Amino acid sequence: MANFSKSEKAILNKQAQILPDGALTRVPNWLSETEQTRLQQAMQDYPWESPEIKVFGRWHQIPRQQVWFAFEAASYRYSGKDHIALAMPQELRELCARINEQWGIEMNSVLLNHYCDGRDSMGWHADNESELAPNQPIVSLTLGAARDFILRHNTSKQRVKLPLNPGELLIMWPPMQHHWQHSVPKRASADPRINLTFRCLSALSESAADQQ
Ligand SMILES: O=C(O)CCC(=O)C(=O)O
Ligand SMILES: [Fe+2]
Repeated sequence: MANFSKSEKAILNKQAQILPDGALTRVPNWLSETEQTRLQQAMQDYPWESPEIKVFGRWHQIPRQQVWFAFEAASYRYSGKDHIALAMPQELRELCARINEQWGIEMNSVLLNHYCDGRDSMGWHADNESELAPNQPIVSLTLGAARDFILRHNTSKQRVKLPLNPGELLIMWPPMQHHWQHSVPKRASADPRINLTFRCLSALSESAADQQ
């Protein structure tokens, strides 16, 4: 029997939206309103910070708050800086386990971004750091207010605008991060939004270790 990859299986199951050089799965209302509220309450106690990052050789404070968790102690280098992961709280471990089970994937860390209002944003980037397992997707979950999430193809410059709503799960299957960038642009006004991106760090992944 053919050995299909995770992204090919999702496509075959018609769960994915096919794009040139990539595929997306969107699940509206993946998380119930009760669960969204419970999670947001727990998140109030997280150690949010707005670290400084290096852009074109200069240090700037990022226009949003972040916190990064992993299953085990880990370091992840992005935006010219090493970030040390904190131990993942129980409620996020449960969420991560649910995602892994549902999609047959191996997420083991999560980066949270808190956009307080329309001035908070995220610039164009791809989640393609060398620490991330290349054969695993990036899984995003939105809480709070909806915000536009824009994708742009690296060479054709094709754009896809996804208004991500609260409770919605978005999976970007490989090799999307190699061919597309994404951003969350500033808006004249927006209510607070929290986004979680689940990732697979190779260093913490058993299957990645098996392959070495
Ligand atoms: O807030 C979002 O929807 C995007 C977050 C993101 O791109 C990231 O954490 O890398
Ligand atoms: Fe990203």
